[in-house]
Amino acid sequence: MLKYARSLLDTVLGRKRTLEVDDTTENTNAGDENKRIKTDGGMVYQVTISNIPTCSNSYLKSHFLSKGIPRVKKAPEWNYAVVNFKDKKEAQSAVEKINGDVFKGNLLEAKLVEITEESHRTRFQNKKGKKGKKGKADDGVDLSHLTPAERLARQVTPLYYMPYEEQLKKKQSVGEGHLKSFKRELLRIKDISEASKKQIEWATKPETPWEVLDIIPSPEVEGYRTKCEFTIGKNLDGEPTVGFLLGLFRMGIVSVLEPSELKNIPDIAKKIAKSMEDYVRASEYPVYDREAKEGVWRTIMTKTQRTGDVMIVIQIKSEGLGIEKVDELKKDLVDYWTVRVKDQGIDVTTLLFQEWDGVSNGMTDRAETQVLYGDGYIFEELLGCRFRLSSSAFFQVNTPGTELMYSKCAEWCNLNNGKKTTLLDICCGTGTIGITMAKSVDKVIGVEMVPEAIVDAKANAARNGITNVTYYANKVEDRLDVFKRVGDEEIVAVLDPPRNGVHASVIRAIREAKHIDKVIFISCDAKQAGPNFTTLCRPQTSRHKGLPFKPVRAVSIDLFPHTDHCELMIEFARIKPEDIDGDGQ
Ligand SMILES: C[S@@+](CC[C@H](N)C(=O)[O-])C[C@H]1O[C@@H](n2cnc3c(N)ncnc32)[C@H](O)[C@@H]1O
Repeated sequence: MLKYARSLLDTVLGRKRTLEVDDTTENTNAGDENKRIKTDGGMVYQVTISNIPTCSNSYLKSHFLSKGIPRVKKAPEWNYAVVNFKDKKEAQSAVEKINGDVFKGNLLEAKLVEITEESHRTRFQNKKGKKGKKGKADDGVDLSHLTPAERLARQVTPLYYMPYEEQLKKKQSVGEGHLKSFKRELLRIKDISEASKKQIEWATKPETPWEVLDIIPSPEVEGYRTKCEFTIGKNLDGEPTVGFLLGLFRMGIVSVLEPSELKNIPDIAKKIAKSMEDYVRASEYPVYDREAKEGVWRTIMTKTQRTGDVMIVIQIKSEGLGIEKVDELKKDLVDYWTVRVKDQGIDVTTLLFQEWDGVSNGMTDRAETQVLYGDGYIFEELLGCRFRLSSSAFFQVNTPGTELMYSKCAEWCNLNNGKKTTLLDICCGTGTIGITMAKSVDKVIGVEMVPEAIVDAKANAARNGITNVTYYANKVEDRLDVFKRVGDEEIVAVLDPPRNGVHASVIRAIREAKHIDKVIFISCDAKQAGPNFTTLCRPQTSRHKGLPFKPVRAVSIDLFPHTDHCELMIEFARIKPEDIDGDGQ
């Protein structure tokens, strides 16, 4: 396992030993490369061609064939191609032909890697065994030929190699796929009476009953992420490094690579990570070792908003240091971040500190966050409103993209219709959705389980002159009374829950609230939230009271360019008794 981890890191870090070679060393004497090659028999000479532009495979193949290079392989998602040779001279000659060749305006580059035949075979067999597809890695992509920076990028931003237009097409079709599979799920529900079946008749029709709008692209495609959590660890050379963990911790990979090449990380956050790295390298304290569970420096989180505000939260393991040393260290951190890094263009608004001796990695809500400098919060502007953000409160990481999402949500809520309306902002975080729409409704009710976020939400409402809001710092499943109507107002529910949605009791309460006819569900993982959609739309039973809803329109909003993630917003409307011939109730 350790050897595998080492080999993966070697590949990531561009060392000479390749993953393929190392795969075969699992049970051999590491370092005895000659012996291994003899044992393995023949060699494969693999040429990797990088800088390949987007084009059809047949066009690509015929280009290389015309140069006398057959068998060029390229998966659609790769921005490189590979070709294997049995003969080293042939491979070298291919490298010469390719280097400097211009293909569709791109200057090609070729590299030769020597692999033992057995390791090559084993690698392909392993992958076949795992996924059933010859030559494909876990996610269908062969990673072994990527440069270190590409490898980390592949892990953190798996779509980085695709032109943005293609990423959008992919996400559009993923969103549509989620809706279709949700429809199939509904039809799989068993033991539905004939009368109840009419309530999901729309799902039995081949055509989709909902309108799918074109995906809303992110206005900023690079450096959009306002919140970053960097791991402090060591790279393979044992140097303290601030960045992202390579590969999987559970596979024994505990080394860290700098985020310098990642497209989604803003320059200011990269600068902060680098400054932290300089600080840690000069520090008398060691970085935290995730395996041994010892050391001091653990994590640094940054929030860098478009207002220019910068929050830094530094997490250490303080066990055994003693109060005096920790106090000294805190003072030095304040001096470093507020005085010594100023000339690097880092202007810290607030600095926070967390002491965490537990085993879980990353910032935690199980330890106090101390304010070392500033007020402990920062500000962001969104649709003309100003929001205060504390360290633990959720705030969307792509501000301009979020503005587009909320504007579309407000449009779908259709609040300026002259009716008396209450807007339910369920899972409201710092109150952004409700506050940006508050002027169009009589009342906003926000429910959020993180108390600090509710403190922010109340302060945010006051700061923006909003007085028609009521906030509850509760789990929404413990506050089902918010779905009850007090007068004759119309109630629109906007749900923006975490990945796996809300507790089913929340959805059942919405169904039971007969006066709620419209639900806008914003999901950052529509697959995981699928059971919520099914509970909302399935036919009535004694447990699922009230007429069901059906999806009427949907749109994907790309808040996370270069990653697999995307928001999907769905409007659900209550089906009407006349839609089911007046029965089924
Ligand atoms: C995706 S965020 C959305 C926050 C907010 N609507 C926004 O856009 O900034 C989901 C929020 O749901 C909150 N949350 C998670 N589970 C909850 C629950 N059971 N009840 C209430 N809030 C919850 C989280 O703390 C988080 O603030």
